[in-house]
Amino acid sequence: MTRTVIAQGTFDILHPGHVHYLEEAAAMGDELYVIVARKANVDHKAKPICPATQRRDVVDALEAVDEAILGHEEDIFVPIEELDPDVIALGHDQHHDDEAIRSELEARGIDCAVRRASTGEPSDDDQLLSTRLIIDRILERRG
Ligand SMILES: Cc1cc2nc3c(=O)[nH]c(=O)nc-3n(C[C@H](O)[C@H](O)[C@H](O)COP(=O)(O)O)c2cc1C
Ligand SMILES: Nc1ncnc2c1ncn2[C@@H]1O[C@H](COP(=O)(O)OP(=O)(O)OP(=O)(O)O)[C@@H](O)[C@H]1O
Repeated sequence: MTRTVIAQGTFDILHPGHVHYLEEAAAMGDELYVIVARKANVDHKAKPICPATQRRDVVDALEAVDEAILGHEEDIFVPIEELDPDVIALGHDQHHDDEAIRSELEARGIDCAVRRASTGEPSDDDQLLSTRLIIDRILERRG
């Protein structure tokens, strides 16, 4: 049986931390689907610069990813219900509470494991493994 994994995030300006996360998520099963967050749902940090379709298309082009899809605008559990995954891989710093997600899955009758991916560390001092750090560096050097 094919084991389906879901990863999710904003993916505004891609960097090796994203690749680390998505490769680790892909290794948790056989097929990796990635839900790309809508701007309206990115409310815990600055809104993304790039449009959602662009963010989806670039994530979709990554080798580890079978398919990237746009997230739902209002209810983040709708794509989960449709994809019916075996595993949800949360990113190392995602603000979502693991237990809150587990109980919502249970309430909706979705039988799915919730796992937390590890942190991708820079391979040298110059690497910027965060979209915010890349934007800060651009503003510092070109602003
Ligand atoms: C299980 C799960 C499902 C999600 N589904 C959606 C979705 O359908 N639509 C959406 O806009 N965002 C979705 N998200 C993304 C959250 O909105 C998201 O964590 C946040 O906006 C992006 O922040 P981050 O890149 O810092 O994780 C989902 C997140 C989780 C954990
Ligand atoms: N260095 C990293 N190591 C492992 N996972 C990462 C790393 N950076 C981002 N991710 C994961 O990638 C997913 C999408 O991340 P997101 O688009 O929020 O990027 P970000 O670089 O963390 O953004 P920002 O710096 O603006 O908060 C999240 O699940 C996040 O945990």
